[in-house]
Amino acid sequence: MSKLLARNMSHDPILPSATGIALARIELVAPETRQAVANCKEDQHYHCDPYKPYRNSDGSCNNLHNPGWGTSFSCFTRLLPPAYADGLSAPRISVTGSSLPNPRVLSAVLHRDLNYPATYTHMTMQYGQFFSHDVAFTPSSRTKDGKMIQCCPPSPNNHPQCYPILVPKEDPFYSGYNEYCLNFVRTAMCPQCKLGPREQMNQITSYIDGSMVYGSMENETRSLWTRTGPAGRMHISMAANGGELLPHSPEPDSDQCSKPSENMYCFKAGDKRVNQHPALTALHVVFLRQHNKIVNELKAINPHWDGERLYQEARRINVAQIQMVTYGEWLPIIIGPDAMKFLKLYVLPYGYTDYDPYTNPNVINEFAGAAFRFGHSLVNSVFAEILDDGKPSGYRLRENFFTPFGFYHGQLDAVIRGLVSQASQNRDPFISQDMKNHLYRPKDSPYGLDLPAFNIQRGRDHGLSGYTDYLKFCFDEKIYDWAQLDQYMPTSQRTKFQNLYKSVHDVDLFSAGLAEYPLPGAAVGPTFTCIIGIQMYNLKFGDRFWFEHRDQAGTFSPDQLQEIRKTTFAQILCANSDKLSFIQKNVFRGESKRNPVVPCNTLTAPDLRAWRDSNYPGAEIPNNYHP
Ligand code: HEM
Ligand SMILES: [Ca+2]
Repeated sequence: MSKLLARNMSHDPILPSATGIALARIELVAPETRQAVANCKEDQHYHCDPYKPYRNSDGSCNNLHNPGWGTSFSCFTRLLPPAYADGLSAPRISVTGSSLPNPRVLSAVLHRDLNYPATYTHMTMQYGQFFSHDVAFTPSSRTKDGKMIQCCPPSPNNHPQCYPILVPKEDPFYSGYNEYCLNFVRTAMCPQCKLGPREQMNQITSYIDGSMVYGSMENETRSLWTRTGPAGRMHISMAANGGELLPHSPEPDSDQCSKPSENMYCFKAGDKRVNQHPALTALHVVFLRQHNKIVNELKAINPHWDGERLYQEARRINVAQIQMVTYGEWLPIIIGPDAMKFLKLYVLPYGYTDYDPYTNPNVINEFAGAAFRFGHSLVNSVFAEILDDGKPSGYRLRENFFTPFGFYHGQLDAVIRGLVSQASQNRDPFISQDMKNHLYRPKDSPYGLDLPAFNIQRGRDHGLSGYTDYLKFCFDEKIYDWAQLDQYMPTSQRTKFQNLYKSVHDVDLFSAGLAEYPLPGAAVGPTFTCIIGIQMYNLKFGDRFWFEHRDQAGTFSPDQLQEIRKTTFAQILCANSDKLSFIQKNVFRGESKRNPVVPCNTLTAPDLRAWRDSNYPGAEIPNNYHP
């Protein structure tokens, strides 16, 4: 069976039925492992209102039997038990008992910067990162008084949570700058209710609930919108051209982003990573504007609604649209049609889906720690921009970490046009220099950090098993010999692993997953499809507020649901740019005959008259709910 699961050397497509067999195995295994991990919040006491049609900011009470599931600050679950060196906490080592290969060496050999453009656009990369910031944020350990930990230079006196990446003397890049240590701090331990191996924590809600827009904690959410003022709307700041932007960072003097010179402010959003680089910030601006646009429309349709009602209803619609874009347009490109079908992840053309209260929506450690980081190989070093007059422009990523200041001067449209026009890098083992040698490069430095090396070290920090264990988990394939990997990846890749690792069972999941042949019509290969597929299944069927689910407190009326299904990301981008006038219909795919560029005003948006109160009395708001 397994022979059918990966493409062979002649790139024969995998039979769809074989993918089905592999995925059937996923369903057999996943539920028991998913539920095997104790959720440390299970014992906490929650008061849940089963009739409340809106989500709690921290994700609590989504699952009424397990109200802590999916909440911010809960522990990741796992597909496989952790593979710590000491069984409890120490990072994974080789099955031979010696150390694993140095992550910087692996990064230098396996993840070189080679330019292979993909068939999907750079927006596919950017939406992927934006979406990942809705579901996972792993906090690093801090000192007792909340300070960042310094692990370089390495010393026995360093903090116990230090796990620095030591750069070999002969490193072709860093040696030129006399840099021999990258500051890697272990992920904070998740406080658990039961004794057992170390677990990691997710700082944000795992649900696809727009938490990167709205926040993952009640007080944070409250600080981002206004009940009075223009009621129900998100707080904003203003660009020189009058366009709405995100509000200013609340701590400009200490956020390590604002004020490179006086009066230059970084932004605040529901997710703290908002200022990481301009293309990410752009999507935050788009969905902030979308919220406020929905509020304006709802206010015109239901003038009697107060700020709370306007905010909650707009949030519910905005989140439904994010779910629609994610599963309707984006995910099929990533995991391909077979997995989409098999796992019932396609958005239905009409009708409802069913919520499953036994499905745990928590983020899986293997997903956040390895599989979903596939997106790092999609990133270009130069981000294209297209100016208002159609002229191409662009910027180097390495010079633009934490510099969102162009938005005050109307940069938004140029960034969006660039993202939908430029090709992504292919999903392959290769990673751009700007992510590899220049990550987070400060203005006054010629170099930065190495993200693939961090990803590899993070997997070991989290005790993720070696790649071969996931071949067993996903496809029931027991690996005895290096040559067996040739079913999953080119021999040239397998040989590299063989030269670097002492045992085939040592190979790190992140690197091997990036090396796999893609599944037919997918960006990623079988193993990442397995892990991402399970996660996306759990996030859909384990979410009581999923926009298509029937018979729940927050269920949309049939008419409302059909309106949500008209959502396209192209329309959202058009409507929330400054003055974009043309765009291709599916922004994740390049322009083609089948995906033509069309005028923005020909794209349909949900008609919010389906939310007129008098049309559907009580349909979406149970009478017994009084906020
Ligand atoms: C310019 C683009 C990007 C940059 C600069 C970036 C940077 C980073 C950094 C610095 C980390 C933390 C690494 C660690 O210490 O372990 C991270 C984590 C992560 N990244 Fe990216 N990333 C980018 C794009 C993407 C994309 C396109 C995806 C997915 C499609 C993605 C998915 C993830 C995930 C899932 C994590 C783990 C999140 C967590 O649990 O905290 N990233 N990224
Ligand atoms: Ca979330």
